Amino acid sequence: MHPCNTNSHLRYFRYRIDLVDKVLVKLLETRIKVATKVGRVKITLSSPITNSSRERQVISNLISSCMAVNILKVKDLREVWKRIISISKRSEGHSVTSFYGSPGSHTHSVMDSCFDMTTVSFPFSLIDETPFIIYSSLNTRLPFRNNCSGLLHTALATMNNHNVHIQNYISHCISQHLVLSPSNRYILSVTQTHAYNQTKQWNSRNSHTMYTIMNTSKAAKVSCICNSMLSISGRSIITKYSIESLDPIQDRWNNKTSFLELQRKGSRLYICKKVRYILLTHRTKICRDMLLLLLAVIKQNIDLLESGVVYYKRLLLLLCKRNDKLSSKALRMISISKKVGFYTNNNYI
Ligand SMILES: C=C(O[C@@H]1C=C(C(=O)O)C=C[C@H]1O)C(=O)O
Repeated sequence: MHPCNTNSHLRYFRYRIDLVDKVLVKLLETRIKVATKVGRVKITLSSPITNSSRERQVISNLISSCMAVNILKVKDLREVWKRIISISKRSEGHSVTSFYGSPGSHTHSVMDSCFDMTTVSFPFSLIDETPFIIYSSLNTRLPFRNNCSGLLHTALATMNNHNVHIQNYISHCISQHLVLSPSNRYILSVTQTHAYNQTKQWNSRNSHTMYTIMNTSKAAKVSCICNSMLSISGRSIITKYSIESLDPIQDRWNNKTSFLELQRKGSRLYICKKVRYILLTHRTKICRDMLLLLLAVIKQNIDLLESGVVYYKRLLLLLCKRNDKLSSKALRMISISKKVGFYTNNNYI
């Protein structure tokens, strides 16, 4: 072929590719628009965005049609569509927010109050991703991989009405703590790491001396320093087990803020278990108080399933191992009758 000819061919084919790309972009946009509509339906149905069996079906439909045409390789087709599906999914959830804790919890109301009516919030258990940042930040500090953002919120809510600085701090947190999840599909409410950063910012801007609640152990520390127990979050639980709280909890009747235990499967994280009203730390002083609390909870014969006593036992053993000052023998000797002395004082700030 003559070089001049080759050049004009190249230009011509490139021109055709550009035309095809334009059509592809239009088609992709149409697909994404439809996926967004599917997303809206899913929100009303409270169902998760990802539907793996549908994804498999979409791809196998394509494979059958491509068998007929026989130009595209199955492997390539699969690769391209996986990408397209993941982009479609991202567009399904732009106005979805997520909160820790169960529907009706304080965290839920905070989430709702931050957005207008067009936004729907999901409990975290319904979404299929977990921000790695939370997992990693807690994992390095806590013996278990528990997500305790609900606790943080509840702790703050409990303090609410008592101290104007804390109230301002809460608003500050709430306005700042909305982050996008790694896939950008969800807007998430408060995370521990953000809480920490925001608290630092708040302190430097306002020159208040105030406790930095940066993670569960810190929240526990505040509880202990203030002679109060902030970790029991649900009002129903408090009523049920006659546990003293600092303040009536400012949330809805059915608040059952939970701690979420996460599990890693490949590169994804899943919520594998919900554990209620447990606060973990390995610092001696706090640890002792927490153990007292746990023992008190166990002593009150709380229904096994609900309290996860089996889990508590594992926890106690683990804490014993970590804490040489509290041998398992000493643990058994802790007098349960002393239980509530340290969390009844209201003058905590
Ligand atoms: C659009 C949907 O949502 C997701 C996206 C899909 C897609 O882009 O084809 C398929 C299944 C779901 O994971 C759907 O459920 O149909």
